[in-house]
Amino acid sequence: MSDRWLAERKREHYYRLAKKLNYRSRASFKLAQIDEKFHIFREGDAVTDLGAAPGGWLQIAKERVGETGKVVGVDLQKIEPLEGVQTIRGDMLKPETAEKLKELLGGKADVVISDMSPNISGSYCMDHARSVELCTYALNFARQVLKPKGNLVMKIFEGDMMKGFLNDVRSSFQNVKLHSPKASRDSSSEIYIIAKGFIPPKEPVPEEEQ
Ligand SMILES: C[S@@+](CC[C@H](N)C(=O)[O-])C[C@H]1O[C@@H](n2cnc3c(N)ncnc32)[C@H](O)[C@@H]1O
Repeated sequence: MSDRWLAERKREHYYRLAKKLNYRSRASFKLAQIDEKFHIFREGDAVTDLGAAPGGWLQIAKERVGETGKVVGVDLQKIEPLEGVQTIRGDMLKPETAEKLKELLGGKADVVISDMSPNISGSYCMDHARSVELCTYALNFARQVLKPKGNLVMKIFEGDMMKGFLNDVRSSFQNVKLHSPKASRDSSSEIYIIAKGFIPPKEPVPEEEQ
């Protein structure tokens, strides 16, 4: 059995399962598996999902945070309405989208998740660089909205800028791990950064207290 055949079988398995369980994408299982292992969500949490279309992660997040939680999402693409979830359409690389999303959130977030992917060009280096760019925006957004000790989950395409980027993530979180959930395709270079325990930047000390 070739690796390609096995990867195709796995893809098909999660595709069928998503249909059966009424999830909007196979990606739902990746987030569910990440949460089972790393305990990202708690009931009542406020969650922001970046790159949320068609909505598979939104569904898992909503299930986990329950009635008392809040889930908001954004994507370049339109997201079909989903009960108990609010979404906007926009480009997260544009400051006005980030501002609109903050308004929708209406306070601080317990969890930021980002499954944003660039359009695949086929050039490994180019796709990696664009994925790091999207993750850099997700990290900066998380730094603005997360509560102390909040969590961030991001998809990234592996490559040589990864080490520097991970150091940047580590400077703001107590615990940072890399994880490839079972539902990810074996052949893919995608991996998830699980960053737990946000450390907010220290407030500058007023001059008179120095
Ligand atoms: C793999 S899909 C997300 C799947 C989603 N997590 C789910 O479970 O249904 C990646 C998404 O990232 C979105 N995306 C890419 N760049 C973006 C950007 N700059 N701003 C907002 N969304 C973006 C794409 O439009 C695409 O829908």
